[in-house]
Amino acid sequence: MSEESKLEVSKDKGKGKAKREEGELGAIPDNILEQLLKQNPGLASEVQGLDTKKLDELMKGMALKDVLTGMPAGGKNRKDMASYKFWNTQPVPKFGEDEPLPDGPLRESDLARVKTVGAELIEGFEWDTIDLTDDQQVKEVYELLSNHYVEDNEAMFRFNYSASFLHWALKAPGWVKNWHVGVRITSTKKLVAFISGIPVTLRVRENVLQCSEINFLCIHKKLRGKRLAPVLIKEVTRRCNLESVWNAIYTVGVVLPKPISTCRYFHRSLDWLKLFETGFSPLPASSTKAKQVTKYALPANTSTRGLREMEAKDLDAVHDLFTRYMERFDLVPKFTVEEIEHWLLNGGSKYDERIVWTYVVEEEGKITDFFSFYSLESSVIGKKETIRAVYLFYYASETAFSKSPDAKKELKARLNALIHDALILAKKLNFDVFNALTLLDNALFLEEQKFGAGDGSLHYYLFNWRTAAINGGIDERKNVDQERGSGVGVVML
Ligand SMILES: CCCCCCCCCCCCCC(=O)SCCNC(=O)CCNC(=O)[C@H](O)C(C)(C)COP(=O)(O)OP(=O)(O)OC[C@H]1O[C@@H](n2cnc3c(N)ncnc32)[C@H](O)[C@@H]1OP(=O)(O)O
Repeated sequence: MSEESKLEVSKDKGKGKAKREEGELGAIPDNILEQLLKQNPGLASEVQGLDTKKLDELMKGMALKDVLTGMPAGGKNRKDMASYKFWNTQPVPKFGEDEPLPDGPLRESDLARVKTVGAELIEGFEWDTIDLTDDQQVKEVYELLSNHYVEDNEAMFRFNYSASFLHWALKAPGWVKNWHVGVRITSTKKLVAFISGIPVTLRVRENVLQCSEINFLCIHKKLRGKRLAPVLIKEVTRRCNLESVWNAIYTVGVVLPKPISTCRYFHRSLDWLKLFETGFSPLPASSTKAKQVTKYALPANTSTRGLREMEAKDLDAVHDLFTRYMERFDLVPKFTVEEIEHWLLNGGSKYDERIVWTYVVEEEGKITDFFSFYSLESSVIGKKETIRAVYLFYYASETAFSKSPDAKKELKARLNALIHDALILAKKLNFDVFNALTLLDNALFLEEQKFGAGDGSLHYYLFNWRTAAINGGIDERKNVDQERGSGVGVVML
């Protein structure tokens, strides 16, 4: 995964900062300065005399930093195809192959050719299937991830997926035990690597695919750079193929061959002071702490009439609204009622710790809207503190089906009202920051609701499926693209 919040591992640390010395504006390459000023002409007067640290702060959260640190297809950060030694051998679209071919698989599926045992690991390591009905094994996965999973570029924050979160995320309806793959040290049985899949039915434009959703690929820091990741990926592929699943969806912060879409992370401060004190948010040069706190203040109460928490009795109505709303996007999960229950309700009281909150709007006995968000902490590395983040999950509104000539305006107004209430609810629940990507209809409210652009991009990939690129809700400069919006309707955890 990516991001300053959903922390991006991939960024080339040195790139944006190379050869600049403290206090020396002159040392900043001219082209970079030029781009900075082009994006923010108002900075021209302020930029005089800024030291490097301040400039860095200004750049944080701006598209420019992304230009410097990591780019999707076509960007400087991309390796040439030949150097993707592993990905070159996989059924994924290649860079440079942009001719409009029909949508379809890239490799023939043949169950008879799928190996019945995994490839041998190097001596001293062994495969294991992690049993997530056993709390002890969930704890082992938790410990591996909490120490070795995705960090930000500066190694300040690391995702801290809780054991409750892992129960919820990895035991979705139809989950397959064999798709929870671990590597252990033979002598000590210590878990040192993990990758997971869960089943999901996806619609990619007009095709419906039985896929696995791959996530939580993690290798112990001491075993990095040893080409173990390709071995894990091939093993989970084999295990999916054994269930006659030939396609997968996954999201990664790094550029691999070849993203079908790229979304950008946005962050809305709920407790700005805490975010500042933990180093998550900078103090913009033109602001003060007090101004920042005022900027992000929220009312005490929500204002949408009929808003309440979702209950089991709402399942059919929410499923129906969700299904219709999602028809408007190109890449979407096709959820059953049982899956809606799992994803929107079961992250509630079922676990030690609550993961997901879902609210509906009921007007005259009819569910007209719903929205949900899930909780995912990041640890502040080397400290006891955590950043309590929520991520916008699925939502839908009947307003999307308005026949009025002002339909888009109406949807925009409705979503702004709903998300404003979501922010208030998350604040009441004591969360520090509300994160969202530029997918779904988010482009219609991110800026208005004071979400700021993050450092990270999240690239969406499909395994063994070719389709044309899908809008990720950002333009060429990675700014929110309200006009075109996004075709991405899958929210990955
Ligand atoms: C039909 C079913 C199909 C199922 C499978 C579908 C595909 C699923 C794909 C997986 C979706 C995962 C979704 C998530 O969970 S994204 C989250 C990934 N996890 C982290 O970022 C946690 C911290 N980092 C690590 O644990 C390691 O650095 C990882 C494990 C990421 C790489 O370990 P390491 O650093 O020790 O590298 P290596 O020497 O073993 O291997 C180097 C090769 O691996 C390629 N690489 C590097 N990072 C990734 C990455 N995130 N996805 C895919 N490939 C990646 C790299 O380009 C190179 O290949 P090539 O450039 O030579 O070609």
